[in-house]
Amino acid sequence: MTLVEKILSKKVGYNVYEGDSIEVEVDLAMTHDGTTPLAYKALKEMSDSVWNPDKIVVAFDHNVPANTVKAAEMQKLALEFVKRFGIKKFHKGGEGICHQILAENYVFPNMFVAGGDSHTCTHGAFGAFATGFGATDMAYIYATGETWIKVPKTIRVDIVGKNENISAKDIVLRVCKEIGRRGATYMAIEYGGEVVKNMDMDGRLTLCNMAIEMGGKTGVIEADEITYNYLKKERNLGDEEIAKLKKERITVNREKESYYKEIEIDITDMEEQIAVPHHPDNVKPVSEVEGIEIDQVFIGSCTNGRLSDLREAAKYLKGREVHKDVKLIIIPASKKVFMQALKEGLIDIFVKAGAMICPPGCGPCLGAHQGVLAEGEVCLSTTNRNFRGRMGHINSYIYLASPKVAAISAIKGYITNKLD
Ligand SMILES: CC(C)[C@H](C(=O)O)[C@@H](O)C(=O)O
Ligand code: SF4
Repeated sequence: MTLVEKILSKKVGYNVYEGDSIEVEVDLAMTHDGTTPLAYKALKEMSDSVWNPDKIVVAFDHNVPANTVKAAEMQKLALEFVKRFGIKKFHKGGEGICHQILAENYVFPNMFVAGGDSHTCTHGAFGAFATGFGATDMAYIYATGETWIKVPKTIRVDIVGKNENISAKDIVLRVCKEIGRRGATYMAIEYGGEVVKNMDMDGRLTLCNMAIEMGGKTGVIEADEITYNYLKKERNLGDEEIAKLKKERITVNREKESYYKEIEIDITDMEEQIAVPHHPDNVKPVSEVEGIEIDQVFIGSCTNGRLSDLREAAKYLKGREVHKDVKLIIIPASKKVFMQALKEGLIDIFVKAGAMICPPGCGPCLGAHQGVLAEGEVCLSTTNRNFRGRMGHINSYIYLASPKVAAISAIKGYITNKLD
């Protein structure tokens, strides 16, 4: 059985296999300032209550602080939902991107996580089953605590080799190229191999985050010592709680499982990767696009706004200046990341270098505010989507890359992975 088959079997209490339609109880449900109002409106049609206010997370991240009257009205309505049903896991604007908040506080291995956002797949990094739902489905979940799902097929991706220059973002872009934007439609992408085994949680979250860019239902990685150590450190879990999680641990037997497809990627001789306009699977080694002039660089988002990403960017920006023609926007993915970055002096490095720091949230990722692109402008971004017009004008251009390539390019004024 594949990892998702095992997780879902454990959830329902009997063995389930790809293609089975199952009803499941949701362990954790989430909507943000964009989707809470829609779910709330739909919920009102079906119920006067929510199934369990303690299992619901509402985070304001997409449009914070509100930049239009419409955004403000939506947040007002979402707040009404929060107050009416006594949602305590409420995170107001500035606390962070919903997915980062979930990762820092609420997701555990083996959970079934339902989010009103397509990048909910991120949380498969904990060995959970996590996927995005539309607002009406979220309303049904809020009303009943249940949903149904068809058990997805699995593509197994093993990452092997050794290469200090390569980050999780380069790897996932390379996987996008391999699988293609429709290649994993309604499937799970199960990551493993020696590189993933040694990867920290920040990197694993980046890998799983982009499963949806291949049409995937979710990305997933088995929970291991790295997962448990993260939970110990970030969530202050005690030995007893960790022991309990370990007892429930679900593992994959790589040799025995049968997958829909198996892919192995050796990173040893791989270059940094970059997705060129206008699709995330339109991926090339950086040398093939080197020299393209850029107007803006964005370092942040649920893909690459974590502490390790900011540390990586700071390595290159320290003591240097952002190119005079480039706007560099940096947004920590959460308040926790922001405060740690302040403590470590990273924010100091960024501001000195000439970057603009915006409050934790999605920022310019989806083109709503804080760095909208003009006609013809080129942006190099650490986000997950480079669809035409996503960050502004329909004739603007988005390239996706790692924090390292983003930072170096911001200094040079053109796309490159080389400082000198
Ligand atoms: C606005 C929201 C529903 C959307 C999503 O679901 O992914 C956004 O987060 C995005 O990244 O495009
Ligand atoms: S950071 Fe971007 S991709 Fe992530 S949830 Fe926000 S808008 Fe969506």
